[in-house]
Amino acid sequence: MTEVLTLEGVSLRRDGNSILSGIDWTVNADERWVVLGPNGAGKTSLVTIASARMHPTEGTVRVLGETLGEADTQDLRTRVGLSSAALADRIPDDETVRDVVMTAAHGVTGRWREEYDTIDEERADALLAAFGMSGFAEREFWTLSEGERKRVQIGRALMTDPELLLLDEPAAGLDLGGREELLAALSELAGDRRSPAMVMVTHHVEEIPTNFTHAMLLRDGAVVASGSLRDTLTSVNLSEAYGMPVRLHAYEGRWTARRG
Ligand SMILES: Nc1ncnc2c1ncn2[C@@H]1O[C@H](COP(=O)(O)OP(=O)(O)OP(=O)(O)O)[C@@H](O)[C@H]1O
Repeated sequence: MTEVLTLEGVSLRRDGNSILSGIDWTVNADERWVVLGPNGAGKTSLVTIASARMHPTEGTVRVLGETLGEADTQDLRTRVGLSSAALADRIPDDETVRDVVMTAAHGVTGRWREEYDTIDEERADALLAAFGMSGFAEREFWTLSEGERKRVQIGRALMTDPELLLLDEPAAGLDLGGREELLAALSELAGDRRSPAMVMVTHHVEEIPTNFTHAMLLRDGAVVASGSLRDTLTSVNLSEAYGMPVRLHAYEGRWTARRG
């Protein structure tokens, strides 16, 4: 099995506060992980470290075989696809949808003087088509609905054909139809053997796409449970992570949860 991400004894502190502590985690190439936990549990911090955009205070992080602190992170970042609210906030309002996807090739969020080939345009258009956004290539990004933006952001994250895809709350803010459409696209992506390893942060078990294989539950910056989805996503573990009794139900490869 090929390890794409390894964290050993990773801790993160900011302003004297412990944000992550003692995280050990391995993600292999054929795995699709969901990371769950309450607000402030450290999910975004974990994904930011995994994307080589932040270094831990302690511990070792290996991303795609490169050790953070030793490798050229600029090069590494193009090999890791990231979709996050923080990244979306940096996209200029008047950027066209095609350019939002295509500029990922140079790791920038606004088109300027970089050179792009026809092949870049074709790839961006193919990714837009894969996420049902073909008719939107010339539109300005700011004119899109929240659901349309989310799909463009995932297309952008896939532009460099990454070996690791990190999605931080991809379904946040979507209505029922938008969420279900996005989950269908992510389920298909997760089920395709050619797809990169995937890590998706979410607040809701309802947002776990089918074909996801593993889960990590975080609470207060520490791992409550981690491993195969079947063993990890349980009422007992969710109750511990959220600090209240939680009852989990599975139905046709999807989940729902409520207070137990
Ligand atoms: N740069 C920073 N300086 C100080 N504290 C920080 C910093 N970044 C994050 N934190 C704190 O670390 C904790 C974890 O934040 P993080 O965003 O990783 O959690 P999260 O699980 O993604 O939360 P949410 O579900 O609310 O998005 C929070 O309490 C946050 O306030």
